[in-house]
Amino acid sequence: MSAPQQQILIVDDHSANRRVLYELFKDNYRIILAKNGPMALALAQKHLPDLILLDVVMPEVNGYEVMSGLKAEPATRDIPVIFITALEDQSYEERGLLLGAADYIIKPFYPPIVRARVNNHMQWVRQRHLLERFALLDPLTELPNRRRLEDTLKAKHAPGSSVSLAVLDVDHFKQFNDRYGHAAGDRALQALAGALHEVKQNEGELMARFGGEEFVIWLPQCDRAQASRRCEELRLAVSKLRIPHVEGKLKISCSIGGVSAVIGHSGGVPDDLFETADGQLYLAKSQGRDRVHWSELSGC
Ligand SMILES: Nc1nc2c(ncn2[C@@H]2O[C@H](COP(=O)(O)OP(=O)(O)OP(=O)(O)O)[C@@H](O)[C@H]2O)c(=O)[nH]1
Repeated sequence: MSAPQQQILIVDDHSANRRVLYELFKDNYRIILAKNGPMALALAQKHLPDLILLDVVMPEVNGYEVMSGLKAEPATRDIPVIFITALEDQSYEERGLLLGAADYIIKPFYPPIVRARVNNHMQWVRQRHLLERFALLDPLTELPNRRRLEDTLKAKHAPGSSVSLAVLDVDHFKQFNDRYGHAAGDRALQALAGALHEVKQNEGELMARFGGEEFVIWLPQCDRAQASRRCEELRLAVSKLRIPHVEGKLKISCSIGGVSAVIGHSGGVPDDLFETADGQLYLAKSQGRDRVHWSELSGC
């Protein structure tokens, strides 16, 4: 699968300047054009470009103000910005760099140098995105990892909306490992992750490997009935893999403990969500495994 095309947002109040930069980069990048500061901020939020080429002198909202606006928003804070301006005094350049600009190019510029500088920045951006992706992925199963889950749970939700969280744990996995070896255990975990992944996900849902043979499913906008039904589907998907287990236990199965809650005024996820789901997992295990057990938190 090829990587998605990188995007550059070009911001300049003069159409002739926008056109020159557009012509310079249109063959290698997807280009978004903005003719003033407010438009630049809106388009940056909407498209999250990989790089912004930003003019400084613009009516109403100037480039430095756009830069401050970008830095104030978590989603756009880390997008590299290159100022391209006719302001050649070093104090302007210093100001731009102190604001956090990745580079400062003075007009009139020599196009091949601008192209080379932009290409270098885009290369760094590509590498950074790659590292970020791997930092949030579990290497064995290629599912999102615990850190990614924790980042997701920090997000705010609409007060009054239903959310659910479930902990899924493979049954008697120690025996499986002891019988077939750790490498076979790894392959079983990969197959299980693949099966979970294939069950159609709803928007915003996240399935993460929490650690060891434990997975966590985050189900925003999902009440108890919807979430427990969904987890029943996941349990069945694991069962249908029909991975032989040790004698007496026909195939690999999993137990799931879940909890649903209604988001309170703060918009935050209740602190005891995990603990409650874990308690339900314990019940699912103690009542025979290969089942889903659910609870509801009230008054959060
Ligand atoms: N192959 C493999 N095994 C793992 C991995 N992570 C954890 N395990 C094993 O998973 C097993 C978990 O064992 P326990 O916590 O005793 O649980 P269990 O045997 O599944 O029993 P119940 O949870 O009570 O059904 C241990 O043997 C771990 O070594 C992994 O990445 N690969």
